[in-house]
Amino acid sequence: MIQKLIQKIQKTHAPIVVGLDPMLSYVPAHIQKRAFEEHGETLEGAAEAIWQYNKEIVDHVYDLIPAVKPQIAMYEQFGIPGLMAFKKTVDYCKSKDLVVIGDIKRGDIGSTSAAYAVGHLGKVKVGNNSFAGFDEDFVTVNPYLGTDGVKPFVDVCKEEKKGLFILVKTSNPSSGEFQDRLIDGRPLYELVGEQVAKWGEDCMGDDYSYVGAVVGATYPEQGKVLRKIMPKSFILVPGYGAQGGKGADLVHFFNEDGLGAIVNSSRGIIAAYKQEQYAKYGEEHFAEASRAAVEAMIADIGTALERAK
Ligand SMILES: O=C(O)c1cc(=O)[nH]c(=O)n1[C@@H]1O[C@H](COP(=O)(O)O)[C@@H](O)[C@H]1O
Repeated sequence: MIQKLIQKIQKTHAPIVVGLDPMLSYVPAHIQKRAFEEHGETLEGAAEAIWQYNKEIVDHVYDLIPAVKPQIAMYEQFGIPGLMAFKKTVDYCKSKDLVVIGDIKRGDIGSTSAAYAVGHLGKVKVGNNSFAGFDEDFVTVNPYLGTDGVKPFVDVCKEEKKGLFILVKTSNPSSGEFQDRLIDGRPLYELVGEQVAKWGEDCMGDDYSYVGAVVGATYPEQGKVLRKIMPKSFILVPGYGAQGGKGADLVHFFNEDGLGAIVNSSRGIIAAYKQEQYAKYGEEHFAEASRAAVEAMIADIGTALERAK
């Protein structure tokens, strides 16, 4: 799957991910109205509304981008109907040949991680049958429990040719509280980065490992250091747009081959129509605003990478 991600980045010239993080408050009134008429003001109605919203956005941007990242929390808030909308979104994006990164941020004791890995990346055995659960291509993993919490994900990835992005330095304001703590004089995120590189050593595609890392766009200096610590790991870079990250901050997340990073924007794309610069599209044409925001993001990152050459 890492090879597919790389090929798609090369084909689209767009090292970006659209984050499908729907909130009901972003869904335009006409879509909510239709969903509520059909299902009432219920969890089913909300789930239908976010699914229709996602679908229209995907239909307007899929040809421009290599990958999407649905954030499962946004679906879980609507309970079981929400999870069904998550699964529909995953399947629809795959039918559009997009790489799907399930943002699930799991990680537990070994046996529990194994169940998460099977449910999201692998297949569960039921008698003589086996079934894929959510079936994303990559998932995000929290490494706080150490190697035995991560290894079950790596094992399933090996079997299924899928991949991981492991949290190394997160984009949020409090990320330094633990992640920047010095251990033997070095910040924890560097030690985690070294471990990600090690976990990835026998998980290689052609040039890159399918064990990647997450490093926030909001910490460009740390990104520069981590790029060198994990030369063969793809870095998923969230924090662009709504959290303040800009193209110029991101150049050091990439390797000299122009690869090695994929930048996520969620609210900045899916709720673009709410921003002043895209207001002209109006609520009715929200997905066209998303397309314009994707084009602007590709241009911003492309220009920054050109300038850095
Ligand atoms: O793993 C992630 O994707 C992630 C890690 C991180 O450090 N920061 C971060 O914002 N994210 C996710 O990236 C998305 C960012 O959303 P926006 O701020 O709306 O672009 C959300 O789904 C977050 O959960």
